[in-house]
Amino acid sequence: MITIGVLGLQGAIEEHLNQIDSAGAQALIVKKPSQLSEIDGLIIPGGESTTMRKLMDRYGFMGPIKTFFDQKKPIFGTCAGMVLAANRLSGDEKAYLELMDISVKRNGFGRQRDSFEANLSINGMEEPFKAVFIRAPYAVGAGVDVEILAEYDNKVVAARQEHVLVSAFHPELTGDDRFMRLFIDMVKASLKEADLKIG
Ligand SMILES: NC(=O)CC[C@H](N)C(=O)O
Repeated sequence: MITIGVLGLQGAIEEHLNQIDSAGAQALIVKKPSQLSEIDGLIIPGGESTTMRKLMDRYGFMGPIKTFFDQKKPIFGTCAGMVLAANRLSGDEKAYLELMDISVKRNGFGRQRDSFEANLSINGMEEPFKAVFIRAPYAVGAGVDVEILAEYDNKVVAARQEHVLVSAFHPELTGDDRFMRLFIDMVKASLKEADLKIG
């Protein structure tokens, strides 16, 4: 069985664990960098990206997550996780992990739309996806290698680049686990690829 880790420093951890479980994979809360060797894919959850990056620095996650990425192991950033995965942030803020060629605006939907739901059509999914946005970011620009999976109000709110997936919304907060299944499929594909290389 494949194991999906959820970075367990801050934010919406529990809901992801439940969804991993219901989608048929094994879930692990990752609190120490050494645990990255026990997982096949990593979820960086929603929460507060400034707090999360401080905690990631404190526990020494930056280098090990970059290594995980370099090993082509899939990473899924949701909401604050999308902010942390971006190559660029708009404004003066410095980008953090730089895993995807997107520019992200934090809290992009502003105060009036602090939190809302929207039925999104997602590239590759037949039925619309009910997306829960909570002080969500969006991507203001994406490089040519980025596949845009969903837009809302002409803003990019879900995207994929090779083995990295991001969503501005919280896919773990509804019973709809199609994003989790998409991520699990990415993990399965990466394991197959790694096997081919060894074999
Ligand atoms: N729900 C969320 O993850 C909110 C993200 C938060 N606004 C941030 O930029 O850190």
